[in-house]
Amino acid sequence: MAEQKPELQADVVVVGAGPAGLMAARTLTKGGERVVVLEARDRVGGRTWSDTVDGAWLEIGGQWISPDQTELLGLVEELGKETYQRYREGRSVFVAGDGARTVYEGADFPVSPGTLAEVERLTAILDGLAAELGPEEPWAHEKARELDTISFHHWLRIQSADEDACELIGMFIAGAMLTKPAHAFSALQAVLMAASAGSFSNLLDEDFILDRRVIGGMQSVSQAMAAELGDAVVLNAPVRTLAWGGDGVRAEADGVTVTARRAILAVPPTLYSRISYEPPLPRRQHQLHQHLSMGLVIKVHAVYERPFWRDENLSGTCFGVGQIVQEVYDNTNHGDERGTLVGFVSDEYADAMFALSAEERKAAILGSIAHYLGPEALNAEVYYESDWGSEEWTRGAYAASFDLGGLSRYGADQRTPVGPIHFACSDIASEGYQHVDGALRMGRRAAEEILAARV
Ligand SMILES: Cc1cc2nc3c(=O)[nH]c(=O)nc-3n(C[C@H](O)[C@H](O)[C@H](O)COP(=O)(O)OP(=O)(O)OC[C@H]3O[C@@H](n4cnc5c(N)ncnc54)[C@H](O)[C@@H]3O)c2cc1C
Repeated sequence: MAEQKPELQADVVVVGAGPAGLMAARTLTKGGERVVVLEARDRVGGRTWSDTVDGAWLEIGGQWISPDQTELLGLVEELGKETYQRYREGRSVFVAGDGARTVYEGADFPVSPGTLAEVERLTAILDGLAAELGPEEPWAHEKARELDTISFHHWLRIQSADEDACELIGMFIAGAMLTKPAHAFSALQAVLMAASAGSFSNLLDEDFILDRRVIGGMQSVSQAMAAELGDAVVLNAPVRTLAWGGDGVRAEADGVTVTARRAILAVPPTLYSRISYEPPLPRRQHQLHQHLSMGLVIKVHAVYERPFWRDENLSGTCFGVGQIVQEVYDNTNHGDERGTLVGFVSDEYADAMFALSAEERKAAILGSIAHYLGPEALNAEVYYESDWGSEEWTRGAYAASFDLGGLSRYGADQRTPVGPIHFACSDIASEGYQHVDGALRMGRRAAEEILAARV
């Protein structure tokens, strides 16, 4: 006879044990609700994952915290964890579109005075729009539709005839944040990205946006929340079906069934359709979810015997237009003798790299890093590529964003509950959008909605 699946009862079932789901569960538990968290993977943390690879401890997923990410900073402190600053002493390296390499100091890119003035002018325009539209509901602003029906690429070129300035500004939202080409998302989506980080100027300032790391790793934040929840977190339990109605939900996962009053879907919106709904979700959600897609980025880790770049008074911070690796940073771990560099290969550059064999890809990527920091970069002791696009329960990186026109058309509905089903994820956040901080904010918000609805 087939073995019966265990059947659990809860007030709320949370689908996904990433930062959003765990924060939701934590908030609900503190509010007196009985919670079960169902997680597809054999670990918690979702897109945060700290692990040892070939003897090197790496942050495979999300890691940095900026000073405005107060939800995350507050939680880190509450959990008794410490943070440390990214290494940033010394000069940076810039590689222009023609391949010319410049070592520079300070915040200004080493471009012509005319281009620099255009970069500053475009930054001021974007800062103004970010402040005007704000991160909470940019779709509601009178300029929303206009900004959402033009690609960021073309919008930039309408603002400025300086191609170098457009490329540079585009890179800081396209390759560096949404990890999609600038022609694939709207100017409104770019404004949301800037507004969610406080301003576009903040996105340009690596000392702000990539400020601190957690000692022990970003995943340890999720692990600490899961430890508080104990047996309420069930691993290896992908939810396949969610039956829902007026009297609650029934989540069918591999190995377990949970019946609850409400559910929180704390998975990336691009994965909602991996679950069958009985009855199906409404038409509006079916449409909305199809207008979101994940970006693509390879996070490359290269570990060296020592941080050799520091000998030349280089910080390890590098930017390049039209380069395979568009950003490089010193990612040396707290208290580590070895030096670690992290580099990012985004969107179409990632496609091109994945078309190569593993050996060819490694040679091309390390070659690109060596163009910034010299031939010693070729001699990595440990080399690892975080490939979230291949992960069944993520399918891209860093996060999901709307296609052209999608944000103004559907944004207002993305957080609206459907019957007893609530939504929480960094990818539908306002402040901290696409970041751990936003995931925590969304987790707390969904939990508070449920607590407030109690009679
Ligand atoms: C390479 C990389 C670098 C990043 N860098 C940074 C950074 O420096 N700073 C920063 O703040 N953020 C960064 N991020 C983004 C950050 O990691 C995410 O914003 C954050 O993890 C999102 O949390 P979440 O809980 O919303 O979703 P996730 O972390 O994706 O968690 C969702 C969980 O749901 C589970 N799940 C999915 N489907 C199901 C199902 N059907 N049933 C059960 N469980 C399911 C998944 O396994 C996962 O555990 C980075 C992300 C990546 C990939």
